[in-house]
Amino acid sequence: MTEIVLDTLGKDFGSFTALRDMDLTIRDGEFMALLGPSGCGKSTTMNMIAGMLEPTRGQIRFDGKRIDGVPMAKRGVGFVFQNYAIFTHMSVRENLAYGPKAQGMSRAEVTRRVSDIAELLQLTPMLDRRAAGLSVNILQRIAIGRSAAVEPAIFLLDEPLSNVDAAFRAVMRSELKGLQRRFSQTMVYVTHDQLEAMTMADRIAVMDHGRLLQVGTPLEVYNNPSDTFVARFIGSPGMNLIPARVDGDTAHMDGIGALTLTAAPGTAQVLAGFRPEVVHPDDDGPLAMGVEIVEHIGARTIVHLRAGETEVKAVLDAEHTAPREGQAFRFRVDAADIRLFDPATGAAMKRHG
Ligand SMILES: Nc1ncnc2c1ncn2[C@@H]1O[C@H](COP(=O)(O)OP(=O)(O)OP(=O)(O)O)[C@@H](O)[C@H]1O
Repeated sequence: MTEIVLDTLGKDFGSFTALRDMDLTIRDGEFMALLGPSGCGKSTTMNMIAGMLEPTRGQIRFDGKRIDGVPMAKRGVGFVFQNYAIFTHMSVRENLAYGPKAQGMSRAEVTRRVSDIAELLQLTPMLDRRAAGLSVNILQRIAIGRSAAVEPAIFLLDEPLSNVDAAFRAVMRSELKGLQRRFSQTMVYVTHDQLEAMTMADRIAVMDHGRLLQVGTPLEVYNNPSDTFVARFIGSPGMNLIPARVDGDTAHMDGIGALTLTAAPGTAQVLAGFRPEVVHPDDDGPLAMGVEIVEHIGARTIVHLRAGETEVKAVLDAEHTAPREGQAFRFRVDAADIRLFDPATGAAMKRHG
């Protein structure tokens, strides 16, 4: 187990800054997801931790020791990429045994590790199959197993599930979590998929445009996003953000109605944020919008509401009768579920009271 510290870490490519002043501590045995849209600097960060890229500024420390400058092979990290890197001319068993053998482990130890990993990743029935000809899903499972077999102190995974199909992705999410519990490794997982980050990570580092915006548990970033980017990026659909005028403890939203707040931030123009899941249908509710589209997704219904230019999404569960398109929809949002953001900077506004 290893603690990773990124200390004002930065990376430039020529005059382009891909990562600026990133401060992040990844604790011993923690599952940290680096989450953000394409190009935000996740892979750049990961490649510097792995040793494939050297930082332009700042330091990387493993358990207090500076590691930037240390060759990749000496860092004790396992790395799995989006595109599986496995030897297709070898059997599954040979692929899994490759790392432990290369590290000079005894035959008995190699055998133990291979059967352990194969069991964990459900590869036991195909240990003697040649890798060539196996499905993409299985190949990625082998790639993960191959890196895990050496039991690295740090396990880095860069979008390992982006090329596998949706059903398999769901299975792998729980298997990866199981793998980490089993070995208690420090795990850093790069993804642009908020669902992967939310379901697997102990904490999530949300990034955009080379900046770290927020670090927190999945519930923290979901409940208290630091800004409007995180608010929209986390959740499916993301948080509703509605222009509102606050006066006392009331936020007025043009053409929709008024929200009552838990405390009075004075008079201000704000973005009132609330999750689609906290929209409660209520015939006597203070808010009203027109129903534009109703999407039934299994037990959930996503209702797209509109009033003029303003759109709101509501997620209703099975106990509610879904409204019909073209109808008016009355609802309420409880004061505790409302977040306020500064419309100029996008930053979350401090809660008063
Ligand atoms: N070797 C390089 N030379 C120049 N620019 C680079 C290089 N590597 C990355 N970049 C740029 O740095 C930015 C961050 O890239 P990075 O790969 O870290 O993003 P990412 O968040 O991992 O996105 P993706 O999921 O698309 O890889 C991008 O704008 C990318 O074009």
